[in-house]
Amino acid sequence: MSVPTTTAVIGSGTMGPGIAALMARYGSTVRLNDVSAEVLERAAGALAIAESVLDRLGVPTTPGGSVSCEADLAAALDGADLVIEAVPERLDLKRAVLAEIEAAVRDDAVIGTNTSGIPVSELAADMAHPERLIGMHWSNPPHVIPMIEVIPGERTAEGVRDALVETVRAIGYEAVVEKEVPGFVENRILYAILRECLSLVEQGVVSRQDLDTCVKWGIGYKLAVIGPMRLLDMAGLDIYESVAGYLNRELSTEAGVSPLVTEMTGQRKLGMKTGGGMYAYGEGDVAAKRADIIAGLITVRRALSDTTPV
Ligand SMILES: NC(=O)c1ccc[n+]([C@@H]2O[C@H](COP(=O)([O-])OP(=O)(O)OC[C@H]3O[C@@H](n4cnc5c(N)ncnc54)[C@H](O)[C@@H]3O)[C@@H](O)[C@H]2O)c1
Ligand SMILES: Cc1ncc(CO)c(C(=O)O)c1O
Repeated sequence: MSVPTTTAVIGSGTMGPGIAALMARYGSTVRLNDVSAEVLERAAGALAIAESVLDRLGVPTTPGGSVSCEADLAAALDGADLVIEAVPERLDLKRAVLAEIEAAVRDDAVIGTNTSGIPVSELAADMAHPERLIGMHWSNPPHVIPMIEVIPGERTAEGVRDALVETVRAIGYEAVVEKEVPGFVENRILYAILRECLSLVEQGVVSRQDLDTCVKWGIGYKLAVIGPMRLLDMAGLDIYESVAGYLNRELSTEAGVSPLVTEMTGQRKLGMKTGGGMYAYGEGDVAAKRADIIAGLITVRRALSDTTPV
């Protein structure tokens, strides 16, 4: 399977519309499904924004692609070669949705789950055909970040893995194939960073704003150009050995969720989607900040496409 003829995207929240817009751009007939009629009504706006971002990125349009919103799951799945499950990160919900998907989908369809890190074998535990399920972890915003983690579970067929890698490359993205571990690779690393960041802010070592400045320039800027393994070579492994020798024991080993985060979620302060989180957002600030972030990502992606690989 290179670009699927028909793609079903199940879940149209933060991730679904960007995924749908990108697949359509490469010529797939995409059906975007959600249980919420209100969410599906808003999808047109999110799709339009994603399409304009793809224009600005210079992603060419393959004729024949389209996205339609489909409230009926069976209709959304009808004839799909690729199904991308993007419903909330809850094991019970994902298992239930996967059961519905596999009961309705074509025998030879590939079912990709966009779970952020629930092991694929756990999601597939009750499936009649676990060989069709595979982790397909997009990074947010999915139409902008050109890398997808591909994670076969214990029972995923090799042919399914190979077909998905082919699809990822056919949409111009890098495929990173991994063995399954909770959080996969991207989120294990991201959450190690976030745990330390939250701990430093909670201890009052640094303000939220200064922490963001330090990580953006001191870490993010370099890591946008080279990966951590190359960074070690650039720094010197002897330096890493000396620093890690006294520093690693000082780092946060918090096994639970940061109290700063649980306090905010308890107050329904969930970030940009509720208008407040680590920062406060006034009227119009969220849209402006989202636009700034997208503009920055577009600029950096263009610049990085001229650099050598990691
Ligand atoms: N938000 C991110 O940065 C991000 C990045 C990568 C992966 N993910 C993963 O992608 C998945 C979706 O995340 P999101 O941020 O888009 O979530 P979200 O909460 O923004 O959207 C999920 C959507 O799924 C819908 N939904 C719920 N039950 C459904 C069902 N039975 N059938 C169809 N639709 C249903 C909801 O109405 C909602 O619109 C999660 O597994 C998440 O961990 C998220
Ligand atoms: C905080 C956070 N958690 C999960 C993911 C992806 O699964 C992301 C992301 O893609 O940006 C994230 O920021």
